[in-house]
Amino acid sequence: SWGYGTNDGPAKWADHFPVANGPRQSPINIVSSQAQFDSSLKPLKLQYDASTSKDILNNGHSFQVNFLDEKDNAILTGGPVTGTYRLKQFHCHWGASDDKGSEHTVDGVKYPCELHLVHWNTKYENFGEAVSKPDGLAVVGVFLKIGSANPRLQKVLDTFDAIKAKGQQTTFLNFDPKNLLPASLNFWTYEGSLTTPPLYESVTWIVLRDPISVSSAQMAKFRSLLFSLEGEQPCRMCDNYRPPQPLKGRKVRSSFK
Ligand SMILES: NS(=O)(=O)c1ccc2o/c(=N\O)[nH]c2c1
Ligand SMILES: [Zn+2]
Repeated sequence: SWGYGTNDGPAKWADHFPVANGPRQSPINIVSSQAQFDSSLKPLKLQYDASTSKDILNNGHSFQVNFLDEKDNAILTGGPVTGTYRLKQFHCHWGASDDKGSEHTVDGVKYPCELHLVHWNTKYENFGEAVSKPDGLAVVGVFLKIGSANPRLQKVLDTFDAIKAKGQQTTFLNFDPKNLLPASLNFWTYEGSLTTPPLYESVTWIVLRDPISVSSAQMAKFRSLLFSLEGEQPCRMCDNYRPPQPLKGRKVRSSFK
């Protein structure tokens, strides 16, 4: 199946997933001067207090923290969306070195890592139904910038020895994703897609302007994960990001001046 290598990476995804060349693909480069302030955008509301993390998995593309989503425990409302979206999972994308790794870029600037908090529209039955609908998902993107070590993030990194190889999973309870958010919820928003196959054009993107911190040593820990299965030739998990895609006339709105 697909990956991030020379033979199965982003340049080849259109072979099996033709929507890769569609009108609302993600990520994009956000040109801050072109973003239009929209005073009708409501404040973004992320109610994660009763969130219920379940486990953490190495799915061969990233690590993923999964949440119980049978009830409105962790929800996104406001911002650019109408209705209620439930948190399903979060994961990250990162580079082989600290000078790259994010999927979205801002005025051409790449961050070393980008966190995605994935929510699905509760007008649909479940994530599987929502994932392919034009208003099915809302993903909050958070940039990570090299600075002081992030103690909240460290809790996630401390599980990595248990999920080193593809397919490995371990229990991960009582993690509050609110602790991975910056102080300000100022955001850019635009209509886009999943950034991995099947690349469904089903995502309202909400990219936070302000980054959270991560240390260079913590970034090295991300790169200790493997794309490969246990027992296979080990292949370090890094550069698991899709580059920016054509805007194709889309408008990017900002919640701030
Ligand atoms: N990387 S991303 O756009 O946040 C994202 C979010 C949810 C996803 O579900 C997927 N397959 O079922 N791919 C995927 C990518
Ligand atoms: Zn992602």
